[in-house]
Amino acid sequence: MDVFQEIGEHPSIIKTVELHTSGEPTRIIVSGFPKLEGETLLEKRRYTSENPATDAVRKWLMLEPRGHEGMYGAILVQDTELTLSGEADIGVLFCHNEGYSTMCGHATIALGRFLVDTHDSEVFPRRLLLQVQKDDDGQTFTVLRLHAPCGVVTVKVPTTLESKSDATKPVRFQSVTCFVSSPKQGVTVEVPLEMAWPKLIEQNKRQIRIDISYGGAFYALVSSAELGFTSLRGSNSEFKELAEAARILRILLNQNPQARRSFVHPNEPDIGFLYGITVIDSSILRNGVSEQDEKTVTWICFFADEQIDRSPTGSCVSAHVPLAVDQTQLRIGEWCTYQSFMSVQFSGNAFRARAVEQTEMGYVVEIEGFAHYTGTANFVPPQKMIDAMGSGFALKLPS
Ligand SMILES: O=C(O)[C@H]1NCC[C@@H]1O
Repeated sequence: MDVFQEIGEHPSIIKTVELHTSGEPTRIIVSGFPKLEGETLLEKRRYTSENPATDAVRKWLMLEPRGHEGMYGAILVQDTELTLSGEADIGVLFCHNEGYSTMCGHATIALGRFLVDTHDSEVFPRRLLLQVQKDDDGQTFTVLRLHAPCGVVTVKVPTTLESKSDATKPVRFQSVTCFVSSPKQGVTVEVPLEMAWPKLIEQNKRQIRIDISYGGAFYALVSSAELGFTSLRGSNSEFKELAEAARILRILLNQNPQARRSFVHPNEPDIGFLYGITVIDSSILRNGVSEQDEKTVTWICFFADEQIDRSPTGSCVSAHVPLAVDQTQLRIGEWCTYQSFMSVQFSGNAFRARAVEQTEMGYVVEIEGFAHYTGTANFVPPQKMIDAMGSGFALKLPS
């Protein structure tokens, strides 16, 4: 078709492959993203976030009309300092509605599938070096070392005899060392009356206890009960109130000196910021009876600029497992199931995770989940002087 051909031959075309992991999209940008200056992956991340010309490309790929309020991206970086030294196979920069994150579990699961499936040497020059292996159960898999901004993430992708990813089996990854960064008693945040949400005022509550933990990015973890909500499954207005509570908490945490100390990364200043606020459902419904269950966790994660993760948030899972082990809710080697407020409504979309080892710095955590293809796309940039909205906009409903 002529229009397909014309768009396909545009000199500034961006080609993407699209997947979802438990409902959360990953737009994998395989070609056409502008060249990123910088020696290291973190320098490239800084360059693109500070450079209006490259950041404009993120905006038009993530926001409307090409994206939406929940869009998530993964920009492939073929050469990084760790691919050149032989410590990684390929690099990636993660992006969202506000900027660039340091780790993303759901996108890692999606990338695992795509990077095994592609044999295009321009997209993945070191693909040829990956080998199909067999584990003790005779299961065939491919191991891939992904250089993410937080470090090297090892991804194990079940692979068919035709060298394709096996969609029927979960992709598993081990992230960088994960650890609890707040003190044992957590961080207490005081909510001033003028910022308190209705549920807090009704309960005459002003102080909220929060844990902060690192899973390649820093997360604040708080229970719904602590915020005044019995569960995450409330009415629409309760849901809006919960999102507002998370927005307010982010402001307060960023102002709180004790919390700020918990967002400091031991080696890398660029990683030291609060990425997400995750509200853990204080109750789960089983056989119609509400009860506590330490081995299944259901939550909602608000990250970046009030973006809501549809998936159970792999990097937050990596952050939560050390907390659960430290608080003796989970033993090393024991699996825990993680559901998001969305994944819990559809079977086969939970993540599973366990701590495999305790190290001097924290824990090695293993996470698994499923990703599925939704399509491919060719995107063209907005036409200068003609298409102002095409540069990207966010539609937010008034509260
Ligand atoms: O799975 C994750 O880790 C993520 N999903 C969107 C927000 C986080 O980066």
